[in-house]
Amino acid sequence: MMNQDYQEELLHLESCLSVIQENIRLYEAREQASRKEVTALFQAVRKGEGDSYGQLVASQNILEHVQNTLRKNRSALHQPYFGRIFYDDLTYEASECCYIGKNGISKNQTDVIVVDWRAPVANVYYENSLGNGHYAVPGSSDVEIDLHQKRTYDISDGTLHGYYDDDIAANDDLLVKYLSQNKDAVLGDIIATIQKEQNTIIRDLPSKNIIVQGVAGSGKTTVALHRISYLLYNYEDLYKPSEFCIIGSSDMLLHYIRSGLPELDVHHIHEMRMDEIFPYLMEKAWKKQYQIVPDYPEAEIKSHLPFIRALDRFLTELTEEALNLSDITDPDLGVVLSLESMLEARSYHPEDSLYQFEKHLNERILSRLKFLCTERSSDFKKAKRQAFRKYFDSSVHKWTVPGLYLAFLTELEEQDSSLDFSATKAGVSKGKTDVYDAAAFGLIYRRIFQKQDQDVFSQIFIDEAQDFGETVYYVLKQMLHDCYFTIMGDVSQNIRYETGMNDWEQLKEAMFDSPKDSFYLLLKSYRNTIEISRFAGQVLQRASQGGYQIDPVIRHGQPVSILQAEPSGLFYQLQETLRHVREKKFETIAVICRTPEEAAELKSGLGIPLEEDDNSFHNGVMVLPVSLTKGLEFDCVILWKPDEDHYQDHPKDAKLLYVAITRALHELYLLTDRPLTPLLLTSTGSESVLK
Ligand SMILES: Nc1ncnc2c1ncn2[C@@H]1O[C@H](COP(=O)(O)OP(=O)(O)OP(=O)(O)O)[C@@H](O)[C@H]1O
Repeated sequence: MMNQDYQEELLHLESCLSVIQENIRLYEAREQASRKEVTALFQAVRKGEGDSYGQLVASQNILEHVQNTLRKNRSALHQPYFGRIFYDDLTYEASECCYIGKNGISKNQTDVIVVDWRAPVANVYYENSLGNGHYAVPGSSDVEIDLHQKRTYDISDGTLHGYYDDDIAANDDLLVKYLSQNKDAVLGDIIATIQKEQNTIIRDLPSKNIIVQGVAGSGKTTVALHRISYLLYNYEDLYKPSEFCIIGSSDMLLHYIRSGLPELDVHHIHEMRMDEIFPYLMEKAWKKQYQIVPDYPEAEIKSHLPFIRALDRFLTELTEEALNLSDITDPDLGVVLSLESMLEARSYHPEDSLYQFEKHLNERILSRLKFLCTERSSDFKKAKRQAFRKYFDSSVHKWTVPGLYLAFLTELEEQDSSLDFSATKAGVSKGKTDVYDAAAFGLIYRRIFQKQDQDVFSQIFIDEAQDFGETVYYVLKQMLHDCYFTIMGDVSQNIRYETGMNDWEQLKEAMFDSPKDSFYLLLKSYRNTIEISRFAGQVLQRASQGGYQIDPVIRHGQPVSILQAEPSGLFYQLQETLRHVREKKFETIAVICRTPEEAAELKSGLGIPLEEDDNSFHNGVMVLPVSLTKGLEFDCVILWKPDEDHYQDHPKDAKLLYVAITRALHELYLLTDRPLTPLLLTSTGSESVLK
């Protein structure tokens, strides 16, 4: 027999669904009307009528808002809420019961029936235990509460399948249920099952820098996107979406990330590859003939902190020499500007570029002249103004960004005979820079030539941060001085071993400038089955000498399958394995090769067009080199030739192999015609399922 509580829940769901249906009807009608209006205004603009352009923009905004509300209500029809909290509000002395969902839903546009997961009170669901506690409200004081009950619902397709009361452990069943599903080629959301340690990062203050070290599959990308959604919702007055930028290492990763944004109600934010951001920030100073190329061999040195710090010192000395500050005097007027006052000005504007500071000093000189010449004739004033107008003018040196960079590299070589930057110098002379040269260009521009402070971005989110050395972060921090950074990565997955980061210490040094800044660890992995996680764990020990151990969510799957074949039969084995896994109706399947050349060869063998899979993530079978799979995940992974030739017994290759293995959500197959790489020899728990 159904108990009363369950019946009440059924009735509540029913009434909630009917409100949503009513909303949908209402907003569909509004959308239609709004569309008509936009079309009419569009015609008016074309005819050049009156103020129609302003009206068109306003109507388009209304239409967008209506469409958004409609989308939220439609999606709520499937699962209007996932949680409920029942508590006494001790601050306002009221008893409250809140249903929490992915989208806030209101009745008659005013009564909130489902609270948006990003609302301050929803934090109680993720964070608080039963009993006394509080929740924070941005810009206001904490609200004290006494939490009586926390309930988690299993609802899909508008049907209640069950609910669990009380603490976080209770929703583990639900978590495993979510994790067991096949993944679409879209980055999913985890709103219903966000874990406490993830929630802390998502809801942390915007006015700080954050670095997150998270093992593979710990939700770094997902958490970053939820943090964006949370900040835009709660700090709407502070930030516009266009002030946010996501930086990723490849177009493929950005495409994957982009796919998850609309569902999280995030629109109009920027996204860029790491090599694109420096040209973007340099604006016109990045000349058309400059071109980013793959890393030169010297990137190993250029990527790390000592190099970029040396460049910064070089630029400081250059600035000091150019300014050559001392009392500025005039035979008729005496001291025009004292050294002391110039040093004082510098202390007020420490971030100014040489250009900005020179401009500032020249303005000071002119205003001092005005004062000193009060009693003098206009010809005298004019002559003095003319004489001092460009007192500080480093443009006479005709410096250029590449020119200064080349001079710096030469100076380094002269100071240390073991350094040889010939490949970089040859390339840079022709305008061809690798990403670290581009960062160095950015710093030179920032310190010497920049005319105005950069304020395009307020928040930057970086995914797969470990793939780049500290140089790029150091420069980003200098170029975007007032911006805050959320940096996500896993040093065990650094696939650019020599240039990327193998620990976080240097980055903390480069990025953290306040005690408020935080370093977080995410050790739980949500992606892989226990079998795949354990298999990856063996490789991880070689990759990072046991650095950050994975703590997998308990979810069992099939053992990892190792399929051995004769060289002549390996391709046939691949086709058979693909046939086998396709029958299992997985949404996403990846064949992961060691190199792009091997991936191209396999694609042509399998009849997949070469250009497919280059930049976009999609359902079905994808054949990819391991470097392109960074940050992605697939229901099933087939690892092509994990033998010693392809993955040698070295931490560098161990990291690549670790990345490849941890891409698999449910099933992992290893296809080889030779003995496996020694990196896998200690692995256990695997077996052959296909013969
Ligand atoms: N709290 C959670 N509830 C449900 N699923 C989760 C949760 N956290 C993460 N996941 C799932 O785990 C998988 C891995 O997440 P994500 O890709 O964000 O991890 P990552 O740390 O960026 O991984 P990697 O470093 O390997 O790229 C995704 O399928 C994500 O939906």
